[in-house]
Amino acid sequence: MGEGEQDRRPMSACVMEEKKCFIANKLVLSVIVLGASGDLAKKKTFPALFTLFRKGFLPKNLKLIGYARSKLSNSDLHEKIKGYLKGDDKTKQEFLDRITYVQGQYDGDEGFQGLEKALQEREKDFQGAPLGRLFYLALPPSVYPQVCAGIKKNCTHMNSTGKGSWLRLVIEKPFGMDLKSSEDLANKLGELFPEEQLYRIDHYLGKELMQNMLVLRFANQFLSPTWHRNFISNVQICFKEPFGTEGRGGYFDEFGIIRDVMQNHLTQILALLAMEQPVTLSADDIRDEKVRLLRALSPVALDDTVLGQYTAAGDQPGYLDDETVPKGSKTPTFATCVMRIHNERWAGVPWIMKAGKALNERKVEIRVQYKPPAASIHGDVINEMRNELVLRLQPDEAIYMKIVVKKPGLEMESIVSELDLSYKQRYGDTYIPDAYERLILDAIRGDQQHFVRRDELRAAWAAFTPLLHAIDNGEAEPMQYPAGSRGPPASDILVAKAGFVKNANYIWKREDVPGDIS
Ligand SMILES: NC(=O)C1=CN([C@@H]2O[C@H](COP(=O)(O)OP(=O)(O)OC[C@H]3O[C@@H](n4cnc5c(N)ncnc54)[C@H](OP(=O)(O)O)[C@@H]3O)[C@@H](O)[C@H]2O)C=CC1
Ligand SMILES: O=C1O[C@H](COP(=O)(O)O)[C@@H](O)[C@H](O)[C@H]1O
Repeated sequence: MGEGEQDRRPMSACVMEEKKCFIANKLVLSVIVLGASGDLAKKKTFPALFTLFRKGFLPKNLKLIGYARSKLSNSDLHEKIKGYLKGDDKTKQEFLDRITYVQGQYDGDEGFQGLEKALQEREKDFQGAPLGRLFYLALPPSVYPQVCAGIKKNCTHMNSTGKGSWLRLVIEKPFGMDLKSSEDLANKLGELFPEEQLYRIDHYLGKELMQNMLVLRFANQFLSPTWHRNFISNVQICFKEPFGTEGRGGYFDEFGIIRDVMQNHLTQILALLAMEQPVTLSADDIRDEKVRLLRALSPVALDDTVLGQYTAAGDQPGYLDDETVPKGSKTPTFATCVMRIHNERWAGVPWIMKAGKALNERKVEIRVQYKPPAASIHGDVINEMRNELVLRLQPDEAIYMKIVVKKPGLEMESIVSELDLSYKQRYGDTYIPDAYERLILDAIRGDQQHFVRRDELRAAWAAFTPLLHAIDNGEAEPMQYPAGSRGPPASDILVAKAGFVKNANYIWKREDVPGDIS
């Protein structure tokens, strides 16, 4: 089935038209959530769909089908989901009324035939209308091949394929454990569906500041010329969570922090930050540039890596105290990796990734640290007063640039201050969509810009696989760090060795500046 014409207008255009892009069109949309009884479906997929429904972004003609192995009635499924929906009771009920449940296995044909029957029943009154079938796989990737085969064989017979009809599949990470397993999975899925029908979610691409990246980078003339090794000393991409595995240790232990967030989320951030300007904003032009950049990444070296695992501290249990974690596990819950990009723009600039669980705070930020002036007339102290562009993805989105200014007052003293764009302060109550809302809407619109293409995935795995294999083979052991700390001190040493200079004197919003000189 070919891809039809899609509404590709940006969300802002929809907002201007009172968000009615999809209400106005004739799309008959069915969203099939496979794994409907699971955690992801109830916590993320259905709530995101509900918000889109409540805000008027989904077509009037919408039906949702939950599919899973558990024996559930429609109302059992509604009860599972209900508590996670945010909105008034009437709208919640209207949404739930559109959800039916189909029980079936993930292998064999029978379940998928039942699903197809439900879809045919739903679509039969809309002969000639554009039909959309969005299959959302909220499932472990181990069953993707069999589920995709079941869908391909049994659920692609859309009878009334009006102009603009489509069928798409949204799939969730992890996409493999290393380069080979990821390629195996991609081959299996690629035999069933072409790339245009596969939407690989990396939910970080749906976050507001990630969506802002191409605008920030390529629409600001002051930034573009300095975005280069001549001016930038180092870049840090940092992910911190204040909680540990909390019973999810069984899952986490198989993967570790590098596979969990670095190879995917942080690498996507790196690609958008470091890539060249795409020829256009089309999904493939953007992804072509990301791939070019990712292919220029040198494989991460063990020497450029610090690993950690958290231990009990205060009332926080250690990683090994989680009963779902295998005894004596060496899986890293923290990692700092210095990455190198082998291209003309970035040669010699360390790209530092740092990620950890059970740390001192919740924070995801990018810190672009500039070089000091080449010939300072303000003394050596300027070396420590680096310009830094900080993009804070969460919590509380912010973009700020640290600049050196004269301290207000009679003395001639240099201090670091900031040009500050705090989203809350600047944009007030403007609604910032959840990443899943944005990405599901994109999938319905047929916009693959913020989904991971197969060759991106391959290049990202190629950069991490040698390191991951070395860790799996026991060539590096994690250092212990107390839960609630900033991670192993060796990480700061590695980061400093890579060239990051921490400005010890920067104080955010110091009360005594400007001072009272009366
Ligand atoms: N718009 C806004 O909301 C703004 C807020 N601020 C706030 O001001 C505060 C200071 O700002 P900022 O300079 O950006 O951030 P920090 O001073 O918190 O951190 C600067 C960098 O230094 C690292 N670091 C922190 N402690 C050490 C240490 N002991 N040794 C080595 N490295 C260290 C941090 O890494 P790590 O994260 O791993 O600790 C981070 O990469 C922050 O809380 C920030 O949120 C500032 C400007 C604008
Ligand atoms: O993919 C994952 O991301 C979450 C963090 O996502 P966020 O949107 O809350 O920042 C992380 O907790 C989880 O371990 C990982 O699998």
